[in-house]
Amino acid sequence: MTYAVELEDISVNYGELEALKNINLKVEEGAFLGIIGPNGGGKTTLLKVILGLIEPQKGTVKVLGYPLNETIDQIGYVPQISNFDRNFPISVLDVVLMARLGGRVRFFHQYHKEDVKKAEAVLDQLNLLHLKKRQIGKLSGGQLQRVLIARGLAVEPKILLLDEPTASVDASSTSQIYELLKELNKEKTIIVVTHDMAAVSSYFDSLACLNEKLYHHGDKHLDPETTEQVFGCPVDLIAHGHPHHVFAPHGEEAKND
Ligand SMILES: Nc1ncnc2c1ncn2[C@@H]1O[C@H](COP(=O)(O)OP(=O)(O)OP(=O)(O)O)[C@@H](O)[C@H]1O
Repeated sequence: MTYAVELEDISVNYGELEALKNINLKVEEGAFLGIIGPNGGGKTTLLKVILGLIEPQKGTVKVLGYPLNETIDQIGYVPQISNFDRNFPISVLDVVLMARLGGRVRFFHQYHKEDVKKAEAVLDQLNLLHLKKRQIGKLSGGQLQRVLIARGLAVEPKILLLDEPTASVDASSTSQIYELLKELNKEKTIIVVTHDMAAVSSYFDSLACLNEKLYHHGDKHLDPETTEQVFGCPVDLIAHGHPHHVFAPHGEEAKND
């Protein structure tokens, strides 16, 4: 069988810190996989390994059965939005078009008509074409997230990786985004880092639990023992979101709802 992504014995260190340890993971083509784990558990690092942005100290990565350097263009990436300058003067269309440069960012680059056509087609597919001239800082959180998904799709990938795509959007945008991913999953393998356990149980077909090591890969319904191993806290806590963001460390009173 050819796997969309095949990680064999991957370890990643940042100096003294061991971020990933002996990870073996085979993701079937067509999967809709959620990756969960506590903050700092190595989820983003894992995505970056799959993308070739981080070279692991140990192990091999195959994408669609080939070494990563031969198939990297088959992967679309939707990064986590954390801080960005909302005044940066760039339009929605330009954000999507930049993906077509394949990492060769050049200022004052003239895009081919083909690139513009493709970027507009993807925006249209996601009902965003009417926003193409809008400066990205003037989008709502949900619109911005969908523009980033359009950007990931502009390279026409077979595999789409998303890092917490619903972290900064409201409930209605969250379901809109997951409905969109479900639709895209008819043709693509989708791998999502998320803290959203409700979405995992409604939309995903499999789950991976990561906390430096891979504790689980398979059924999306986790048993309490595995949850406790991965998060160090019971399952009902993580069902509400980030365990150690939302809840106080164990033994203390919860500070937030
Ligand atoms: N470039 C880096 N240099 C040094 N340490 C790093 C670097 N990137 C990540 N780390 C550390 O590696 C560990 C794993 O980080 P990573 O971002 O992969 O976790 P994560 O599971 O995605 O976390 P979160 O849920 O908070 O986004 C963390 O302890 C983090 O501080």
